[in-house]
Amino acid sequence: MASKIFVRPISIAFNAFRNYSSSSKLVDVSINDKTGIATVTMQRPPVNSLNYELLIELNGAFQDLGSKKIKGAILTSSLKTIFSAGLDILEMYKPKPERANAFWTSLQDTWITIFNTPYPTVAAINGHSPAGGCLLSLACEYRVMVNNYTIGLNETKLGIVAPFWFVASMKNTISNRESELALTSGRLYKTDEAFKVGLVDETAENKEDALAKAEKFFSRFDAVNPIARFLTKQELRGKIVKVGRKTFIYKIFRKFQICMMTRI
Ligand SMILES: CCCCCCCCCCC/C=C/C(=O)SCCNC(=O)CCNC(=O)[C@H](O)C(C)(C)COP(=O)(O)OP(=O)(O)OC[C@H]1O[C@@H](n2cnc3c(N)ncnc32)[C@H](O)[C@@H]1OP(=O)(O)O
Repeated sequence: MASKIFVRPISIAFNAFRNYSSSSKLVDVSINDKTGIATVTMQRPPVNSLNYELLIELNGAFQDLGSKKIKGAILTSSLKTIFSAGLDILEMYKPKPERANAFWTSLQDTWITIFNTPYPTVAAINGHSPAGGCLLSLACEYRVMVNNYTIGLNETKLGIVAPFWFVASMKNTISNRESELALTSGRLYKTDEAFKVGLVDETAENKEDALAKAEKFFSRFDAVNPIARFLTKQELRGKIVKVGRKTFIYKIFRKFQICMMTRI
């Protein structure tokens, strides 16, 4: 793992990004050749629910960007009122064990990839963002959210338990106290409420405004060494990833989830 971590920021310095654009069915990736900013757009109507295929494409998109010389990446949605509705409920309904295992692995891998990118990331949250949608935005370094939508980890309201790396992601963003209040009650915050507790960093009038504010965030790093920046990010986030990725508890938890899912 360590070699991967140290090789990436060096390799990106030798790769050009000019005129890059790629669009698969579920995720569109474009890089602005003037600004060097990549935009990763989820496009799985009606609600960008996270199924295995979308997660695989998302993970691939963010991984590929690691080999390009980009200034930063924005995660957003092509849908008018939804960022992401979270995990696809159908993935959790009577799945085959192999599919369930692949699904949970893809979810965790995608979270780790986005949480760990060598380049800066912003979620431009242009619609509702419950549960797994909120998790994706928490994996980014900065969140700009359009007014009058909702965001949060509402799992308890659905009668399910957020995995501890969902909780850790929330605690990495807002206080332990606020996380406890939010998670135990399954609270969905409106944009302005989310801003007040620091769950989102900025609010926006509309998607264009959100994208503009997201782009501005990257200029904070204009005078910062990208390798020093990435190693500092790892210093801050590494322990959370280690807990999420490696522990015995995680493996047990996943077995428990799959077991629960296959029995419903
Ligand atoms: C199952 C138990 C297993 C136990 C094992 C442990 C599990 C651990 C769980 C780990 C953590 C879970 C994380 C999650 O992300 S769970 C998913 C949580 N998501 C939600 O609560 C969001 C639900 N959706 C909504 O609130 C609204 O749909 C939304 C605000 C997003 C949009 O509202 P809108 O009014 O615009 O649209 P509709 O509600 O009419 O929806 C349109 C169609 O989309 C379908 N839909 C919505 N959400 C989902 C989803 N998450 N997965 C799949 N499909 C979804 C909805 O049914 C509509 O479909 P139809 O048009 O066909 O009716």
